[in-house]
Amino acid sequence: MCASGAAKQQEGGLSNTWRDNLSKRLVLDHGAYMIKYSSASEAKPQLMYNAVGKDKKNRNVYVGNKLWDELEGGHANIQVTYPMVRGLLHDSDVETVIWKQIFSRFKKLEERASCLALTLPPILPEIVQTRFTEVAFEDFEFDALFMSSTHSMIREAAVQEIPDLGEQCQLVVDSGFSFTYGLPFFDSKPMRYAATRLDVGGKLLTNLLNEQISYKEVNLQGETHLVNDMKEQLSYVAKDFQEEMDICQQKVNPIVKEFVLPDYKGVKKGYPRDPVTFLSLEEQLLAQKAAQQEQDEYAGAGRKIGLSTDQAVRIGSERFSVPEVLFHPSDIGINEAGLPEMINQVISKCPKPMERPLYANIVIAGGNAHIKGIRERLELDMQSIKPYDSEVRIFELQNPSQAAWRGLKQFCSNKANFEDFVVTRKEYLEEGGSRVLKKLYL
Ligand SMILES: Nc1ncnc2c1ncn2[C@@H]1O[C@H](COP(=O)(O)OP(=O)(O)OP(=O)(O)O)[C@@H](O)[C@H]1O
Repeated sequence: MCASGAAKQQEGGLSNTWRDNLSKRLVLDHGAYMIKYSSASEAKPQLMYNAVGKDKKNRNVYVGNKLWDELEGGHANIQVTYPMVRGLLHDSDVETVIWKQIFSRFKKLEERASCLALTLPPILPEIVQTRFTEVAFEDFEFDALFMSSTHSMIREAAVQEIPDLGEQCQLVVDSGFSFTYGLPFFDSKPMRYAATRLDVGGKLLTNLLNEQISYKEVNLQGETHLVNDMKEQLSYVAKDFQEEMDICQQKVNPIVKEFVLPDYKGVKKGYPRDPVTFLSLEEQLLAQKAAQQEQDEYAGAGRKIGLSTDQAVRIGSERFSVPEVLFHPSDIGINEAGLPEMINQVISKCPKPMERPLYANIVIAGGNAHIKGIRERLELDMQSIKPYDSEVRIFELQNPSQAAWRGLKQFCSNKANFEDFVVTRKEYLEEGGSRVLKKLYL
């Protein structure tokens, strides 16, 4: 049955299997940081933090969004681990617990009548893909499975959402939590031999910011969640790195911001603000010391000299020097090409006639595509390395961290021959995990 037929039947409530009921197709973009999921009939995804945490003192364990809530509430001293590491399923037992939480939301899902549609990183060892197949069919007993790469699904979303995008060739860059991957497409088929990876992702950027802040300002080691929040609210990619550095040398530095730390009572979430005062750090410390000696007058004294009594961290050049690592990974000892050169490498691995269309149809998505200024800087840097007769066009998507989920949902609900890309439970039982991988849409 075609997708529109499925939708009609769903409205009429006539059927109860994934073949003709969209709410029985579970759409799941399996991010290493955040799993985005819903049924194919829903308009927005739910988010599930793909991590578990153990309290270092009482050894309580928190899973997924429960862990997220604990961290948001200021619960420190939690050792956070991620079951997906560098694109590999590092701990499938933990991942299964997280999946159970997701599937329990779909009380009426009845896995035996449902189809699981999943995205995975583009280049995965067969053994990892097979493990996902086992989890889907054996641990959860789904009736059918559709697996695709995040890039293919980002491409699906891009084709729908960007009217100017070329139809035949596209280059999709997904910059997420673990790494940044470039993959070209020709006639909607991924050219996997040209896939190129840069080992810089959001996790590395957060850790780097944490190191720098903890060295210069306040020790926030063990407060990664907070630093991640600071990064997401304050970081940006400089148009001209040296120019930005020069501004930071000025006496009054407009780049400096303060990030007010939550106290989890009045201030529930950290937020940025302009510095309360431009006193030097020494002057501020002296003033604070004096004020602390007179405890009861502390607040008044603080206000008198323009100091806030909130606890805040100053962040200056780190705002742009940390994301700069995406462009110059060698700055921190990663011996890899930066984002513009990586894109160049991808294109150079493709046949010559694809060169011009690929330069003109680059799509950037994933969580790091949220960083302000990234598209503009990429476009600028690519001018100096592109062939003289090529035009560079870089497209951003709305809400780029959910682009793969949107593409997957579209594919599952609108693709006329969706069933052709699906591996059924029957096929799996007859042919085994590794053989059915041939049918997967990567
Ligand atoms: N506004 C923002 N500024 C900077 N970084 C951001 C912003 N929004 C999200 N990120 C970062 O993006 C990363 C998550 O991206 P994404 O959701 O694409 O990852 P994922 O799909 O879960 O993981 P992966 O792609 O590695 O499988 C996190 O490190 C997060 O901090």
